[in-house]
Amino acid sequence: MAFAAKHYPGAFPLSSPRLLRREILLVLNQDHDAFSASRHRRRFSLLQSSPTPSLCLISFSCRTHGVAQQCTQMRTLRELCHGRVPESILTRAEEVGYVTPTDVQEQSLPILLSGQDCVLHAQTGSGKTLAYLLAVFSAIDVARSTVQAIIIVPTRELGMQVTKVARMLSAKPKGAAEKSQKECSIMTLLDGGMLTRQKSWLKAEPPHIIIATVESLCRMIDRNLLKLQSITILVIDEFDYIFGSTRQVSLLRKLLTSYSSSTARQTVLASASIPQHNRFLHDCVQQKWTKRDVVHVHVHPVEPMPPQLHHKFLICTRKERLQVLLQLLDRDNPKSAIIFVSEQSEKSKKAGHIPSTTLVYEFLKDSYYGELDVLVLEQDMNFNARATSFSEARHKGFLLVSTDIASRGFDLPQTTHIYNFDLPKTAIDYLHRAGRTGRNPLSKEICTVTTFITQEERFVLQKFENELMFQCEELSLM
Ligand SMILES: Nc1ncnc2c1ncn2[C@@H]1O[C@H](COP(=O)(O)OP(=O)(O)OP(=O)(O)O)[C@@H](O)[C@H]1O
Repeated sequence: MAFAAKHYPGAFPLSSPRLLRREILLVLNQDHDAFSASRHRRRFSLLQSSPTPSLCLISFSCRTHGVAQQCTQMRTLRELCHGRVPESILTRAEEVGYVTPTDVQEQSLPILLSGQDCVLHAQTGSGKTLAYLLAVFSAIDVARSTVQAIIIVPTRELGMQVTKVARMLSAKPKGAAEKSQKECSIMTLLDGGMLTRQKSWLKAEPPHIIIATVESLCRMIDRNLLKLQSITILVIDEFDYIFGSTRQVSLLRKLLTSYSSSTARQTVLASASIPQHNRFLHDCVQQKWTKRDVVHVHVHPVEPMPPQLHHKFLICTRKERLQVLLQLLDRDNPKSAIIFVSEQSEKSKKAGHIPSTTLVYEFLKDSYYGELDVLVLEQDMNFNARATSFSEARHKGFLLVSTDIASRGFDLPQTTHIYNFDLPKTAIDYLHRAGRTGRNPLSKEICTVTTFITQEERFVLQKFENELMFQCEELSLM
């Protein structure tokens, strides 16, 4: 029997007599690795010194509900979702390797599957996508031929990725009877496409789930091809990014306001970063974007970055950067890497300058003789070129030169190194760029984030370190 206490950070000072009142029971076994966050083990050192270390039964009390240390058995994903998520989806999840829940899945699934509104707030690469997709599949009735779930994403690439995971889960499990059950149908409505095929599809036989960027979705709603009344669950992934985008925020607000009039609705918001989250949650309730009992699942609040990331910086002049990058690639020998550069300013575009992405990409094409494919991704590339870069990166080892367009939600688990060729604008941008590596939530493999700065930029990076609570080690190239 493996038992573990669910821990809520900071809520559990065992030594504090002030907390004594309500009886709770804590059951532990010797397998202390069951505690995924090692920093909480200290709190349980008391238990380790117990005379019967293999199984300690401790009874004590707590005063507030805020210190609710629930004692629950460590459960598998199947057990967490049993009876709520269709059996075929759970079998598929196991087939693709999703057996043990990650922290965010363990904490959020009971809430999501009970139909409550939820704000999922957890580190990059922690498995938020699977958590909300399981909630979506639990809310769908495949027998009804109507759109029942919408997942909003900020970029086309993230839309393609979420669609891939959703389709992987909704595919027939191995050995299932050919005509066992009607399949869940999924449509993507992503910016840049013609959307002609989707229009006819929506009219002829509406899909069960739509994965969309805000603009494309609103276009369909404006043309009366889609109605929000039948929607039972709305998910907004990377919602803080959409709220921060001047192009998308007004459309999103309008959409949330009209969705709030639906009676049977569930709203799920997901991100690794929510600036001023208390204020944001208050606004959500005030504006009726979520119901009053919305739950904020905040995993690892004191450690916003995944612990398996090593952060380094290197001071060099702008002119030296390309050569330094080449030397680093040679030394680090990454399995795959993303090189983030700044987006070209409007002023620079008007002046006809070559964008940094092109400069770095062409330099690497000419000078890098390693085994990885050199790819490029930026906002201004056309639909097909972007799709090609994205799918090529999925299948081989790559060096992807990109602007921040690749910094949100991209899940390329083979990425072992991130290079910030240009310093990100904000700490949040740093967090999301860094989060493109170290994306196996159940692994402790170390991945590296290296930032190139000038001497004058050192204080900016230091500010990010303070804000995100990580330490950056200085590198020197001999
Ligand atoms: N239960 C699980 N077991 C094994 N792997 C998992 C599990 N859940 C998710 N993963 C894997 O973890 C990786 C990261 O998951 P996901 O993309 O959902 O992260 P995220 O929290 O949405 O990150 P971000 O905030 O960067 O978008 C993916 O490669 C996914 O396949």
